[in-house]
Amino acid sequence: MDGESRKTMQNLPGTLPSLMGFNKYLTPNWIESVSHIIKELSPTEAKTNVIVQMAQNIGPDDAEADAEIAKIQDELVSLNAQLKQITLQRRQSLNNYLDLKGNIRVFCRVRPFHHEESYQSRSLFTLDESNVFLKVAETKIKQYKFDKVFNQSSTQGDVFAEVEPVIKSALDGYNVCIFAYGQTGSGKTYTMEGKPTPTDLGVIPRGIQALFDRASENNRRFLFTFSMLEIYMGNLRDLLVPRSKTYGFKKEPSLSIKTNPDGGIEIENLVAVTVNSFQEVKRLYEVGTRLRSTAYTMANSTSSRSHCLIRLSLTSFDAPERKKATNKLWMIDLGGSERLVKTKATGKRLKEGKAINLSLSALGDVIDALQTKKAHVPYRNSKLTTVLRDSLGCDSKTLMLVHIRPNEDDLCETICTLGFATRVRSVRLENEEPPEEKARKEHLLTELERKVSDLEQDCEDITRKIKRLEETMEHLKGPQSSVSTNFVVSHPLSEDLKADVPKNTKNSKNCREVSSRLPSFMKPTASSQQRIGLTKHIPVSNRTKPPVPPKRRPSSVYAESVRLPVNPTTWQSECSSECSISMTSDMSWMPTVQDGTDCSQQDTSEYETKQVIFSEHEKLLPGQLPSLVECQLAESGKMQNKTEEMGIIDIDSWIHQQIIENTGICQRVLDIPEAKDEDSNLKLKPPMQNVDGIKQAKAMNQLTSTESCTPPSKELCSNANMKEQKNERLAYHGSSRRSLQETLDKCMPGQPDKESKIDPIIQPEIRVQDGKPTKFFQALQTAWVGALLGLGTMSLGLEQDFFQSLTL
Ligand SMILES: Nc1ncnc2c1ncn2[C@@H]1O[C@H](COP(=O)(O)OP(=O)(O)OP(=O)(O)O)[C@@H](O)[C@H]1O
Repeated sequence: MDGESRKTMQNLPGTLPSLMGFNKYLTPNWIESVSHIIKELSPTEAKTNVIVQMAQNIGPDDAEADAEIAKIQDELVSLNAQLKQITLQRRQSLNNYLDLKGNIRVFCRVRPFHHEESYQSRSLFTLDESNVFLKVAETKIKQYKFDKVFNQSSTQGDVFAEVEPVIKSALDGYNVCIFAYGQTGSGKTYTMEGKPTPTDLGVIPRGIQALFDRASENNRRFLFTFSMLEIYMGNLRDLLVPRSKTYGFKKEPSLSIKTNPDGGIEIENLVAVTVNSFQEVKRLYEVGTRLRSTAYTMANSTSSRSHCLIRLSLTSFDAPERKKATNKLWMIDLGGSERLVKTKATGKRLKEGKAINLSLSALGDVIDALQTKKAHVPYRNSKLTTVLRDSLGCDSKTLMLVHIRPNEDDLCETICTLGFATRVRSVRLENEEPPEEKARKEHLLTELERKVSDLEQDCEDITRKIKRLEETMEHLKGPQSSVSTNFVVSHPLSEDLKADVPKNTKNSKNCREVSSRLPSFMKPTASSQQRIGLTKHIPVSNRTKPPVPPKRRPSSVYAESVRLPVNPTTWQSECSSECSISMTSDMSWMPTVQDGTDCSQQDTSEYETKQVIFSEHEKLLPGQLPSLVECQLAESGKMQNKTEEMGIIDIDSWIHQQIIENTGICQRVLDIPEAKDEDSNLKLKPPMQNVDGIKQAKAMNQLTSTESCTPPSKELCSNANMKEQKNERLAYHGSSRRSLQETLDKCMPGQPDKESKIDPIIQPEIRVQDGKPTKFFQALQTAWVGALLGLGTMSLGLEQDFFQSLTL
């Protein structure tokens, strides 16, 4: 048998369960023959035996199938317990590793010379793995010690390799802060954000990608929410709240910092959008970045005039091994530290520079106090440190990426930057360890690193086993459960095929997929949901997608509809350098012509830290978490409660809100010929031939007229009117999102179109909508029959009725 044929035959085990949907058409002879082939092909594989048994048991004998399911369930329980145990060990080892390395670590990165600099400048540094030697005078060289030094030729990958363990610990429930510190133009944004080319991607995209990848491998259900804010002139400003024309410069909901009884920090009114994939985060990030306050300065043409904070919150109620049920990963691009004398700043630029320097100095004080274990840590001295209070110190992990420019001209700035770095890692510098101690530590670190890696491998193996058993169980239950089974027959996603999927296509694995892999016995059934009152509490990440409108519009219409909210002209027109927004002393919104900062503000005038009393059910400490199965049963409700109480918006609502914000966009979204609508003043008319389009257009008109001036805030989410109309909106924008995703993916070099490649649920839908399911199915059936006929004839000498039954 040639390789190709053998491969087809080897895929039979994977294909057989899919055929269960057709069991009423199968004859006993057919089943026996196929079972025989499978046994012949891979007699050793346990999974194959299960499938063979399944095949042989097709028919009325459900009792055996039930017994098989019960067996798999037992095995799953045991594997889950094993996974939990190993995950705990891995977390402990990783934590020991990070503790040993230091919970506050400082790295240094030296930017390469720019083209225009390289001719006139000479470098004053010599560097090694963990030292910067700076020539401060002809005869004087000063040494600065770091946990790691990245030289001019270090790549983004090199930097991320060192950052990754810290990001991993966010999945273990630890709060994490990653800062980029340095003089203006020293490469902070480059390190954090990078450039769009795959090799130039910075810590933020790589980190988020890694989190989603690992979360999906983890077999745990996570709720991720994304927020983006900046601290400009000492005030907090939500970067996910658009400033649209219809918004009319109204005062946005003010952000205030609150402390919960457990010492956790909450930012009231901050938009938190649930995200399920890297692509979703990317889109939000792009929107937020456009609203950031930047301006031309002598030192950098697009200098950041604020601190930009990205927060990814992770919640998981079914992972008791995590440190906390909810934790945060902060990734912060700090404003450029600069001596105002050097920048020759005046007026507003001077004030901005002062504000940045003040908060940087407060940050230095806090880290210094933590390092030196001072009794009092001055968190309240700046907004930056107040916001990060629960993520700096204690068990949190902090990484400071200090950046320096290579030129001689910047010597003074460089000395200041290195001075800051020295201060934040002062303790360990003072208590220099003896060489033996150092060697012992190095050895321990290597050991721990190896242990973590082994345990990670074990986790992956067990997770894979769990996945396989879950699939088998799904298949055993399959025929009763899903309509799509009929189409899955054409997608035998064998292990071979899965292995061929490149690693980066894991992007599209998301929370939904993770949850769908959970054994269904762990999920509440519809009736049990009703019984325990969970019907209204399906977690955001688990909500059933609204149905795609039955008749799809041309893709260009959809693509445009969702590209518009992030259209540079739309956004930049609100924040352009000619007309920026400033806040008067009473903090009301007033459009005024400013001196070139792309910014606006949204904040309370003075920050205040409030004590919030949380209801009892919210105070879920890790130790008090119920058992795994109980957790999973109750999780839906908790997630929903959490999302509601935290004012979390799901991404569909958020995107919808961005479109609704601008009436003009709505008109273009629908791409509908103009005509007077009876029900509203807006001119929208759906195409006559599309009844669904008419309904949608009406719904959109109503929405537009009622909501066009409403911000996407917490209040908005709880608005009863909104809730009533939500299904209609989501039905419309659910499909828009998909098209946007496709459009964005096409624009993204190196980002494969994952949804269309690996989402077997969507593919059948598309086929049905194309009106060609029968044709498609017939083609596949012919191919399948042909292949088997050929193979059977070649080598297996099968009975005639085997072939007859295949032609059914
Ligand atoms: N390691 C690097 N390799 C290549 N180019 C770099 C590197 N670091 C910085 N750059 C380039 O230097 C320029 C300035 O960098 P960047 O904007 O990241 O500085 P910054 O510190 O964020 O400045 P600011 O504080 O004013 O926002 C950019 O054009 C960036 O692409």
